[in-house]
Order: sequence, then C-alpha cells, then structure tokens
Amino acid sequence: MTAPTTGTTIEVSGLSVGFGDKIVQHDLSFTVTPGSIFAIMGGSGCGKSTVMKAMIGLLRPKAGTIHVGDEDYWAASAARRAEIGRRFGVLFQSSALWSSMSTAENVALPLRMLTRLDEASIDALVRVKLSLVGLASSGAVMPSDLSGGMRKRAGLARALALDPDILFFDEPAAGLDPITARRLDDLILEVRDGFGTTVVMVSHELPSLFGICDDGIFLDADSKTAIAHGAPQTLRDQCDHPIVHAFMTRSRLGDDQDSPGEGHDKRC
Ligand SMILES: Nc1ncnc2c1ncn2[C@@H]1O[C@H](COP(=O)(O)OP(=O)(O)OP(=O)(O)O)[C@@H](O)[C@H]1O
Repeated sequence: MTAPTTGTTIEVSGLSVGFGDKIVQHDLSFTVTPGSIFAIMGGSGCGKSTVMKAMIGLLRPKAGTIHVGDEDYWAASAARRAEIGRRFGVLFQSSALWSSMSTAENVALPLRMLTRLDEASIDALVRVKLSLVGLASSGAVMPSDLSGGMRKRAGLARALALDPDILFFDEPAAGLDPITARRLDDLILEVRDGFGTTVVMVSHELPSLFGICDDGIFLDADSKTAIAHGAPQTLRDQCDHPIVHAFMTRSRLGDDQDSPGEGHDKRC
C-alpha cells in the first residue's frame, strides 16, 4: 500500500439528512482533517449511520454540502461521485462479506471490479492486504468459518484493497470482545499512522473513542443536531452538556448535575 501523497479534507456544511418527510439530523457542520480519526458519536438511533451514509454516497442529503477536497460531492455527476468514492474504503457493521466467496476472493472483489489489474497482480495485492490485517494464512477460508474479529479484519482488508485516502467504519468494534476490539483499534491506528489514511468512524464504544479518535461530533436524538464538537477525551473532561457528560462518563443522566435536566441547551 502506498501512502497518499496529499490528504483529503472533508468539509460538511449545513447538512440535513433524513428519509421521506422525516429529518433525522439537521444543520451539521464539521471538518474532517487529513490523517485524523474522526468520530461520529451519539446515542442509539440519533442518526450516526445516516450521516455516514450521506458521506459515502448512499443517501442524498436534504440540505447542505459535503466537500471532499475541493469538490462538492453531491453536486457532482453520479459518475464523478463514483470516481471520488473510489478513494473511500468502507467497513460496515456486519463486515458485509460475500458468504459464497473465500476471504481472499472477497478482498479481490474491488480490485477485479474497479481496476484492470491482471490476476497475478490482484493475487499479490490480496496477499499484502491479508497479511496487513493478520490474515495471511486465511485467504482460502470461507467467511462463515472466520471468527467475528477475523471477519472484521477481512472487511478491513477489503476496505483497504484500493489504497483509500479515507476509511469509513460503522461501529467497527460492535459484537467483539474487549481484547479483539482493542486489537482492531490498534490495527486502525497502524493503518492511519502507516499510510496517513483519514478515518471517519461511527461508534459508541467508549474505549475505542478515547483510545484512537482525535476529533469528533456528538449528535443528539432530541434536538436532531450536533450538541458537541471535539476529541472524545476533551468532551469527557470538559463538556458539561448533561447528555454528553452522561454518555462520555457512562453515568446516569443527572447523576453529576446539581440540577438534573438543566443545561440541555448548552453546546460544547
Ligand atoms: N432506511 C430508513 N428509512 C427510514 N428510517 C430510517 C432508515 N434508516 C434509519 N432510519 C431511522 O433513522 C433514525 C436514525 O437511524 P441511524 O441508524 O442512522 O441511527 P444510529 O445513531 O446509527 O443508531 P445505532 O447507534 O442504533 O446504530 C432512526 O430513527 C431510524 O429508525
């Protein structure tokens, strides 16, 4: 894998997302800087995955813009958007591996579909990606015979297949035991540090958020917008919005407040 020569900034401005008449999140503005690990945080159902879907081209925003570098992603033609999307690697919560293909065939799929490389080159690249994620000897194994952690790593190898500038993860640690989740976190850090890849990650796993993310946004389900911006550790230590504080310290809403319920209009 070659290190990207220049990082890509993602600039989200005035973004609203939703389904039909329903607005899930509105008026979101944030910047993902090159080489950062950026967290989209918030409680269950607040709209984290929906925001990410808009960022990776699966859901057209209701309003606002998403600039990838200097290009307005959703103003671009579908063909151009697909081209920009080739700089993205995506790992879905379920890993989304094809069950009828071996692990190696899954990793080879984007190379077969989106490049003109010959079979020998694809084979060599697949081996590199699999060894990068510690699955060098599992290429022939079918996804159903991989453990949960191995499936995530196989999904990561496939997301890395085209040497992406930006990696998107939806709940990478979901369903993993703490030790396996920690290994995956370390792997994400290695990829970022080794290749300068920008990472956008939907997560509510506190150890991952504190361990690897250096910036982020906190979405609120009630007000349907962001109530805090910043690194997870900073939000934990310095944000006194009751919802953010309760989430970041895993405490009951109101536990540490002099007057529970006050301050819900605060922003950090
Ligand atoms: N395809 C869809 N059509 C209609 N509503 C949807 C669709 N997908 C999600 N929603 C709704 O949008 C809201 C936000 O869902 P989303 O999955 O983005 O939240 P989330 O913060 O990622 O949740 P979780 O942490 O539980 O995964 C929810 O109310 C959900 O029911």
